[in-house]
Parts: sequence; C-alpha cells; structure tokens
Amino acid sequence: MRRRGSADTRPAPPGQVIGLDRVTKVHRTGTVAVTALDDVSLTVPCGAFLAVMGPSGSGKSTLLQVAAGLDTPTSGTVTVGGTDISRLDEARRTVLRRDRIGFVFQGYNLLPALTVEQNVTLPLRLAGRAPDREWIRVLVDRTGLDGVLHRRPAELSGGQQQRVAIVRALAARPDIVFADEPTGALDVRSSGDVLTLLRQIVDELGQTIVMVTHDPAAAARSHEALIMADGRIVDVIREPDASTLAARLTSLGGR
Ligand SMILES: Nc1ncnc2c1ncn2[C@@H]1O[C@H](COP(=O)(O)OP(=O)(O)OP(=O)(O)O)[C@@H](O)[C@H]1O
Repeated sequence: MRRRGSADTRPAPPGQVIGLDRVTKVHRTGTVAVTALDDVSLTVPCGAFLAVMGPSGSGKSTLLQVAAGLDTPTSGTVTVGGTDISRLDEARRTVLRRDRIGFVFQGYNLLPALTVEQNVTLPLRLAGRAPDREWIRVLVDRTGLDGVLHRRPAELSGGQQQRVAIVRALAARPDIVFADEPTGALDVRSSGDVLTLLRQIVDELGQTIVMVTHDPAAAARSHEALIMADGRIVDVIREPDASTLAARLTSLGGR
C-alpha cells in the first residue's frame, strides 16, 4: 500500500489492484452531514495484505465500502484493476464486484440449508459460471475442509465456517478480498488459524487482501497497517507488531 499525498494525482502504478484518489464520503441524515472519508488517497498493489485500523467512527467501514464499490464516493475516484468504478452505474458495479471482488464478513454469511460445497460454489453458479473444480480443490485442501464438504454450516465450528467463507470468497479468483472483522466472532485459537490461513493465501497464492479489524494481534499478521482517524489515513505501519499497534490506537483514543 502506498499512501499518496492529497495533491498527488499521478497515474496509478502498474500492478495496482485498488486506487483511491482524493476520495471524500459525506453521509447525510436529514440535515446532519458526517464526513466519514476526508480526501483519502491510497493504492493497494497486487499481493498486498493490508490491515485497516482506527478508533470507532474513524471511517474504516466506509473506506471498505467505497473501495469495494458497495458505496459511492461523494467526490474523488475509485479504480479497481484500472476501471473507474465511480463512473459505473449500479448494475455494472454489481457485475464488477461479483467478478473481481471477494468478501469475508464477521458473521460468515453462509446459507444454512446448503452444504459447504454448495455454499462455496453458489456465487459462481448464480453468475452463470462453471466452478473451476481444480482451483476449488486447491482451496479446500489448503483450508482443511475436505472432510466436511457435505456438512451444513450448523454442523461446523465458527473457525470452520469462516474458512468456508474464505474459500467461497476466493472461488472466483477475485482481484482482491475485503475482509471486515473476519475474526471478530472467533476465539483466540480459531482466530489465529484463520489469520494464518489469510497470510498463507497472500504469501503462497498471491492474493491481495484488505482487512478491517479492531484487533492489533490480527492486524499484526498483515504486511502493513493503515491507521485511520477522523476519516483520514494518519499513519501506515509496515510489518506491524501488536504492541506498536495497540499503543498507536491508544494514542488516538481507540482500542
Ligand atoms: N450510513 C450512514 N449514515 C450516516 N452516518 C454514517 C453512515 N455510515 C457511517 N456513518 C458515520 O460515518 C463515520 C464513520 O463511520 P464508519 O462506520 O466508517 O467508522 P468505523 O471506523 O468503521 O467505525 P466502527 O469501528 O465503530 O465500525 C461515523 O461518524 C459514522 O457514524
């Protein structure tokens, strides 16, 4: 990840997956306007594992939503693989998200009536694409899910359910995976397993991941932690360790 100064409008470097250029997002509720992102510029290169941290209300979720094309910026541009998604209508953004972006959420979002295998391949089938069986086999082997493919989510531990969600996110070979508090519902051990898996996916499969987390121990598994406060990126810590991150968050009044 490279943070670009607000006056820096150079073209995106090659190998960039996501680019935000002078992005501002104002949420309006009635007469109240909240600036959730304030002139944010950044690039996420291929193969990066980036953590986003910051106090509550600092703009982390908004950054993820805007970067992933789930929401539109009030001003500025967002590019995904060179495509300016700010200029796409909702239908085209939906297709771009479906084809190029994977999502992992705290709550797993698995369909309870479907087996693990059906959950993993559902988004592809809905998109009318044939699942790449060989690739899915690689993912299932990596995640240790081969013995549970025919179980339903309720028959799995939380850590296993999150691993299913990770395989589902990777099944379409997305350009980037956005993970929003992926370990927020897990105990320490399952959380550690999921984070080890995410790091392996980056290091060994070349996947790009952006992860929002409150947990310094989780962010310490990333290549870089981006620290937000008041809608701005106020710090970027390379190869972060948990105690440095915790101290930085405390200095900002967060946890
Ligand atoms: N849909 C919305 N409508 C109005 N205000 C919003 C909306 N979404 C976010 N906000 C406001 O924008 C600011 C940034 O919110 P955001 O959810 O991005 O922060 P966050 O860092 O993810 O917080 P948390 O850690 O608590 O999830 C906050 O002041 C929040 O109240």
